Amino acid sequence: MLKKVIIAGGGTGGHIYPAIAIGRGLKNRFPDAEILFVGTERGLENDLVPKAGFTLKKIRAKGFKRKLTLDNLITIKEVIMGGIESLILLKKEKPDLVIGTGGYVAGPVVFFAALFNIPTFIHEQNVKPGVTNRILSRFVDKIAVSFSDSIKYFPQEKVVVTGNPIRPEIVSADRMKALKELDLDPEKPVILSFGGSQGARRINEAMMDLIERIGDESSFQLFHITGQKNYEEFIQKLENKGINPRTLGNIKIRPYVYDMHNAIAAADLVISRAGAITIAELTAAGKPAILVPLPTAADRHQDYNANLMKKNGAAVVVKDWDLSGEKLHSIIRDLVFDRERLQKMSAASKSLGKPDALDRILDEIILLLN
Ligand SMILES: CC(=O)N[C@H]1[C@@H](OP(=O)(O)OP(=O)(O)OC[C@H]2O[C@@H](n3ccc(=O)[nH]c3=O)[C@H](O)[C@@H]2O)O[C@H](CO)[C@@H](O)[C@@H]1O
Repeated sequence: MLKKVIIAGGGTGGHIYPAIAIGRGLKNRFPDAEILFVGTERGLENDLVPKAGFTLKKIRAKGFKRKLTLDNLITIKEVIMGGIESLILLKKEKPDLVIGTGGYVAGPVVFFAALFNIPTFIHEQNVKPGVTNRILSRFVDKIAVSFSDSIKYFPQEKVVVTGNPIRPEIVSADRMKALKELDLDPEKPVILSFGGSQGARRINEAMMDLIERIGDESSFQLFHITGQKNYEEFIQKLENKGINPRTLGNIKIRPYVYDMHNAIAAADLVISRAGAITIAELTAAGKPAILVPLPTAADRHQDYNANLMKKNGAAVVVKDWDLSGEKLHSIIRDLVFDRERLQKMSAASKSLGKPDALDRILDEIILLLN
């Protein structure tokens, strides 16, 4: 019955991973359906969508600066071009469902689909909705949100609370298998650190400082992801400090990890930003965390995510300005060998998880189509 679906969303992993999860879920339920993704030339979708086995169509899209700048004139042109490209795409592909997961690129595709009376569905990952979804909410048929606190931002009659969809492997991954695949020692605690889908300069600096402090002698293992763009610089800086990253036994450094389910499954403790999908994954897997919310995230929504974890006993929160290798070292020392406390934090984390979010979203989509 479902022949063709367009899923538009992009920019950062926070919009793309949910799109891929929904795409895979739809493919499982409707094996004959064709699923097309729409993104831009620049976003992380160019890497992630083809890797997930889906076709990516590209259109132009750009966001307006909040201030009056010359750049906004270029944006007007891009928005018009993106609109035309969306129209052409919808006319050509004739989808019977269009889904938006946020990011500027979702704007024109979902808007014109709604105008053409194609069933439309959007998903919001954060408590405070992004600008694209806020505008689209007036035109679409159904809105899935991840937190009940988001309902108030949208037309009530269209909203359902589903949670953030995550890759099913995040829940099903096996710890021992993961340790083996990542070449980690099962006898020593593992600390996974990363800064969201693009890496975080502040977390990298603190990890560099931590590595300098503890050297390779540590009684725990570090698995640090720098972000693709920061990797070379990170390695270079380590070398400048006389540390050879290739000979480190307890410390592994990676630019990006595609099998994040293994990295999360292997971890006893996670250090990260507090992006919505990261939180959804950590809670689905029941992982304790040290969270450093990104202070510049729109409406400070990462503070909200991090505080929710802290309030429930699942995480320790460190302010971005207060982050240092020394600070991390002292929290890690307190936590990582305190099995009882870690277990309590894990249970708290797990209790916040919504591992069935994807199924709920798929059920809502089917209801909409019927
Ligand atoms: C800077 C910025 O705009 N951040 C926003 C962005 O975060 P960002 O794009 O970082 O997204 P999230 O933290 O929500 O999710 C990161 C995703 O990347 C994955 N991952 C990360 C590193 C890696 O090596 N491999 C890998 O697969 C994680 O497993 C996770 O699935 O979107 C989120 C959801 O809209 C928002 O809450 C964040 O505030």
